[in-house]
Amino acid sequence: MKLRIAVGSTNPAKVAATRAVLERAFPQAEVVPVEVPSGVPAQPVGEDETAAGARQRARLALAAVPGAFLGVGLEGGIDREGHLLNCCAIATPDGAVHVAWGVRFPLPPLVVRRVLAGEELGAVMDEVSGIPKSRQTLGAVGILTDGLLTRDAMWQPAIACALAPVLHPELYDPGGRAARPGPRR
Ligand SMILES: O=P(O)(O)OP(=O)(O)OP(=O)(O)OC[C@H]1O[C@@H](n2cnc3c(O)ncnc32)[C@H](O)[C@@H]1O
Ligand SMILES: [Mg+2]
Repeated sequence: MKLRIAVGSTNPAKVAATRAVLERAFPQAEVVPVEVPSGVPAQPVGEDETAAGARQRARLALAAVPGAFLGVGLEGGIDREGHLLNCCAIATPDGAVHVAWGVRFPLPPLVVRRVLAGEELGAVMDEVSGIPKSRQTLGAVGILTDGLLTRDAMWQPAIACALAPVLHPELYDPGGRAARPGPRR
């Protein structure tokens, strides 16, 4: 069986970003999308809620896909100052969860007002842009940058950086498993 990497979303922008990075890092692996509950509101507010959603998606995705050796969780949020937040978590079978953040930039004030009053960012962006299901393609970032940075491309650096401790356990976890004698993992 092919090596498998689970990603806790079926959103095409998130799945494409995960494939672009992790199928490059592990050419022998395939990315398997799976819907899992984030455990946080559909529109997370603040760093803690956004990171909690990413972490839970990563852990549940890993558990849901038999034989997966990585679980990826991607969660978008907004902070109280009206910045878009993007958090990536990568879970490994030994129980570790590694987190890295993606771009954080100001959303337009009229969008912020509506989202902090309870609307979902995706729905507000669809309305202001006239593009249906924009969160699956351009995303807010793609709409606001006129496509200079799309949601798929935006996720890729966060995924690559969350992978660093997996690629370099000898640096991130020098007293851990990698430092013990015996065959390499
Ligand atoms: O199917 P899932 O994985 O849940 O994908 P999603 O598009 O809902 O993405 P998130 O749950 O991670 O994002 C939380 C909320 O923020 C919205 N959101 C986050 N980033 C966005 C972006 O770049 N463009 C549009 N909406 C975005 C999204 O629509 C959700 O309402
Ligand atoms: Mg969502």
